[in-house]
Amino acid sequence: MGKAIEQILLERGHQIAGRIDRGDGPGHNHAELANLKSDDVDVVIEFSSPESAVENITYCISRGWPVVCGTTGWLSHRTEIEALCAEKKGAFFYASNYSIGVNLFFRLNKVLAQFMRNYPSYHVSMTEIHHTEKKDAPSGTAITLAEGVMEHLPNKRRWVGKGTDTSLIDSTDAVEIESLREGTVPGTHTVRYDSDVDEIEIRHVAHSRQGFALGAVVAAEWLVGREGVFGMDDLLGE
Ligand SMILES: NC(=O)C1=CN([C@@H]2O[C@H](COP(=O)(O)OP(=O)(O)OC[C@H]3O[C@@H](n4cnc5c(N)ncnc54)[C@H](OP(=O)(O)O)[C@@H]3O)[C@@H](O)[C@H]2O)C=CC1
Ligand SMILES: O=C(O)C1=N[C@H](C(=O)O)C[C@H](O)C1
Repeated sequence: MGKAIEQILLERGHQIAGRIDRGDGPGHNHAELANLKSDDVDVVIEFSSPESAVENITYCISRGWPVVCGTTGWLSHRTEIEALCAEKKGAFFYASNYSIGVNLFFRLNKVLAQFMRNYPSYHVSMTEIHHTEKKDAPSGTAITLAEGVMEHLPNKRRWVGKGTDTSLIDSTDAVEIESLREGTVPGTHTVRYDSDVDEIEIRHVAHSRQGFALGAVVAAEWLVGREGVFGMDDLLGE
């Protein structure tokens, strides 16, 4: 994602003040940022790993830099990041998926869930397919889709990963998410409603990572000069 984002930033006439990667050990990557003056940076785009995102976001918000974060798999710390953002009067933007198409798909998913509310004979489940390098499962996008379903189907109260705990998966209050890892797949998400006699499916297929990268850059352009915690609904309009 870093490479795809860098290409789009340059195409849109932005300058890159600095870039970091894993580095040689804990703290090393931030040493590189420490050389930058606070005013050198308008906004930081953070796509790293579930283990490193919280540390990176904390560092940047503490320095007064607005952060656009796309890293998935760290959201158990979301409340503390939002509290830090409020304390520092900073700006933080998070989306599990920055592509416009997926954000339309999120809305379609909610509309479909609203329809299905009155048809309990249909069983909802999801499948996400990604490249074999992906570290987290289920994908952040699949979790957002499950949250959209739970918002509208009152008997669904949690999501579970397929294969993690059979006793949970069999329970009727869970949205089951199957995670498959295949080749270089950029991201395919399917929401399925099965009955004994038929099934209804909606699916989003990313053809490349360009849509994610462009959305993150547009979010970064939008975030500069703002204060607060934001997401794609703020950017795209409700
Ligand atoms: N929200 C969205 O739209 C999207 C989100 N994602 C998410 O973004 C994240 C990154 O994905 P992807 O680019 O494919 O992952 P990669 O593993 O290809 O790249 C991760 C990058 O982060 C660097 N990194 C790892 N640890 C740290 C650290 N401690 N500090 C700074 N940098 C670090 C890696 O450095 P090194 O090369 O040295 O290992 C690498 O450059 C994942 O969580 C993925 O799910 C991905 C696509 C779209
Ligand atoms: O790791 C990826 O590649 C992706 N991660 C995000 C996710 O976890 O949903 C977004 C996209 O699907 C690609």
